[in-house]
Amino acid sequence: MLTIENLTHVYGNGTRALDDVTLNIPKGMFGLLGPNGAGKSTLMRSIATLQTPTSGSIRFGDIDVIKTPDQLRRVLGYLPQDFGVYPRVSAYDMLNHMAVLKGIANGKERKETVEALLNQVNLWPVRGKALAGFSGGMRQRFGIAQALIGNPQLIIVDEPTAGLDPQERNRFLNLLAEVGESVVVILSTHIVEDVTDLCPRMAMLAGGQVQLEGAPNDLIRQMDGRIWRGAVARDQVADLQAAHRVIATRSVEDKVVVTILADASPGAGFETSRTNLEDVYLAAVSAARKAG
Ligand SMILES: Nc1ncnc2c1ncn2[C@@H]1O[C@H](COP(=O)(O)OP(=O)(O)OP(=O)(O)O)[C@@H](O)[C@H]1O
Repeated sequence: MLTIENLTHVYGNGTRALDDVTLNIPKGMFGLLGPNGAGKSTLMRSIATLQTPTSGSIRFGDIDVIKTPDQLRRVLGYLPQDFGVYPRVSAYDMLNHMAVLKGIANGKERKETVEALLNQVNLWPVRGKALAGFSGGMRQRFGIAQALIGNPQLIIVDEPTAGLDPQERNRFLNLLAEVGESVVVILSTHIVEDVTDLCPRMAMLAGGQVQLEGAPNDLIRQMDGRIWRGAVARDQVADLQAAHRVIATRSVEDKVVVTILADASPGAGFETSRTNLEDVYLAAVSAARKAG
C-alpha cells in the first residue's frame, strides 16, 4: 500500500537523518521503532508531506506522494509528536473548525462527522470543555479525533503514548487498533510494548537506516535460544561487556541483571530466557551503535 524507496534526507547542517530507507507498509497497524534521533519523525513528516526528502520516492497506492502532495493530504490523517498549543476553545468548536479546514463544507455533514468522532474517542461528555484544561490522555484522544476527520486511508501517529498513564495508554491504543483494521496506520514510538501488543508488522530505524523489518513474532523467533540472562555482582559487568555481546543491564537490588546475545552460555549463572521484542530491539540498537 505504502511504498518507500531509497529515501534519504540530509538537513541543512549536514545531518543525514534518513539514509537510503526502503520499506513496504501494508494495511493494518505498522510499528516504527527507534531510539531518539533515529530518524522516525523525519520519516513521518516526509510521508505526511510536511517536508520534501533529499532523494528517493514515496508512493501510496497510485499517489506519488512527493510529486503530488495535495492528493495525499486528502487521504491522510496525522497526529504529530507535538500537537502544539491547546487553546481556550471547546473540543467541539475546535474539531468543527478543523473539519472546515479539511474541506467538509456541508454543515449537516460536518455536524454528523464531529459528533461521531467525539463519541468514538469518548470525549462527548466533555465536548464543551476548553482543550487547555484537558489531561494528556484527553488531548491525545482529541488528536486522534482530528486525525480521523474525513475517513483517512493513511494515518500517521508520532509517539502518541508518551506521557500517558497506563489506563489512558490502553484506551488510546485500543482506539487506534479499532481504526487500524481497514487502513494503513503507522505508529512511530520508542515504547516497545506498544508495538508488541498491536502491530502485526514493524520496522526499526537507527542512525537513519532500517535495522530490522518483519512480523514481531518472527523477529522474536529468530533470536529464541540466544538470549541469556544472569544476575551478577556489579564489578563483573565490565568483564562481561568486554567478552560478550551485552545488550542490556538492569540493576536489581545489589546485583545487575545482564542480558547477553550469544549462541552458547556465557558462563555460570546464566540461563536462556524467553526472548521478547525488547531483546530484539536492544540487540539491533547495540548492533547499530557498533556499526555507527
Ligand atoms: N530541522 C532539523 N535540522 C537539523 N537536524 C535535524 C532537524 N530535525 C532533526 N534533525 C536531526 O536528524 C536526526 C533524526 O531526527 P528525528 O527527529 O527524525 O529522529 P526521531 O527518531 O524522531 O527522534 P526523537 O524520538 O528524538 O524525535 C537527529 O540527529 C536530529 O538531531
